[in-house]
Amino acid sequence: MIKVGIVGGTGYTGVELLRLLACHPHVAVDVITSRSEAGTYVSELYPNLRGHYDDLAFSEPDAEQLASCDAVFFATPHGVAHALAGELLERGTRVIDLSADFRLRDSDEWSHWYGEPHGAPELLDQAVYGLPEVNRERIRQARLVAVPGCYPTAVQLGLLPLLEAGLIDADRIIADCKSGVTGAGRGAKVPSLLAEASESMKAYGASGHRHLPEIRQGLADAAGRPVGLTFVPHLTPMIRGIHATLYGRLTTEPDDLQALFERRFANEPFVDVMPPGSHPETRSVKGANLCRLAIHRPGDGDTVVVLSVIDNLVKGASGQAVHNLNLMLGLDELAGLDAPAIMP
Ligand SMILES: NC(=O)C1=CN([C@@H]2O[C@H](COP(=O)(O)OP(=O)(O)OC[C@H]3O[C@@H](n4cnc5c(N)ncnc54)[C@H](OP(=O)(O)O)[C@@H]3O)[C@@H](O)[C@H]2O)C=CC1
Ligand SMILES: CC(=O)N[C@@H](CCC(=O)OP(=O)(O)O)C(=O)O
Repeated sequence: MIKVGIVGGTGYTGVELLRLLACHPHVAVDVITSRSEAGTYVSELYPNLRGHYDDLAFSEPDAEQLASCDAVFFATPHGVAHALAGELLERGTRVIDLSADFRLRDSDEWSHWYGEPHGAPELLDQAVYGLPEVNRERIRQARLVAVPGCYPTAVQLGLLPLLEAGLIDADRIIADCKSGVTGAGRGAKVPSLLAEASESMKAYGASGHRHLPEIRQGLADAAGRPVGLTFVPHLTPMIRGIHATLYGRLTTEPDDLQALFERRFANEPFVDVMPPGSHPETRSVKGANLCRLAIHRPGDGDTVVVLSVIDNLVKGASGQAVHNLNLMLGLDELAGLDAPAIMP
């Protein structure tokens, strides 16, 4: 069995890693950290995992113990992987970071958006952006993977075929996105309270959100030039899910947009291009490592509208992280990830 560690095991992405890895045929979780719950058994905190990890308890993060694992996931706020990844990599442990620490190639841009100096710029050269639909071969060789953010996953998958084919105006792209409250993590925060977040909806970060530079970086790679992007996230009263409505202006008459998307993702196990006219629902991907896409061209005009849905905790975080692990270790890509969504 492959031994893995999880730093930040009490958070929402940490427990989602535990849920997915419980059904992984080749992986055993050996170390799981939490500073606030050190000594607590996993099954005491998360009863859904009773019967799976009965002997596993949270422990304080300890580099020595983590370095004994084949791979370590960081399911922590930004800055934590900066501090620990270098030592683990030096000692031969692969690192899969779910935080934003290694997603931006430019350390100055990272400092600008995260408001502090980049903690490990010397590792950026070896970090691979873990979007398998773009970087599959590089991920197979990687020792350090930066798992994309939730909004960036939904937005990039919906726009890649159009930008790669040069079909839309790359200067005027709009991504109107909605997230469930688990996107904000498990820590207590007033905007996530039931009375604040339910029966209401609001935009936030409209003038600039941390995912903007990450999405721009990926879309620019696809377009082969810088892009102009308006990205507005919204908090919606659901627990899980991202719904991205993406708008592009066609600059040339395309042959068949539906066929373009179907071809682009034909060999991708975790992207589902739905039949023409579909409106994917976030609940249709709940719990599944899947992005469902639908392509529309209202009134046969010059605007293409792509609808993209993911579960922020699965394809937007922990599922994608496990997919990266499978690629890095040469395992079946679907291992641990073939469960369908939960409905209703
Ligand atoms: N929630 C989501 O939908 C998504 C989240 N992400 C990213 O994944 C990461 C984890 O997110 P999420 O699970 O929501 O976060 P949570 O706030 O729910 O959990 C954070 C975890 O990190 C631990 N932690 C916090 N500070 C430190 C520290 N300094 N050193 C070690 N451990 C620490 C916490 O445990 P303790 O304090 O007890 O040690 C806790 O287990 C974040 O970077 C987030 O941005 C990415 C995509 C989607
Ligand atoms: C609803 C909500 O608050 N969502 C979070 C998503 C951020 C996230 O989880 O992503 P990172 O990994 O890039 O930090 C936000 O908008 O900040």
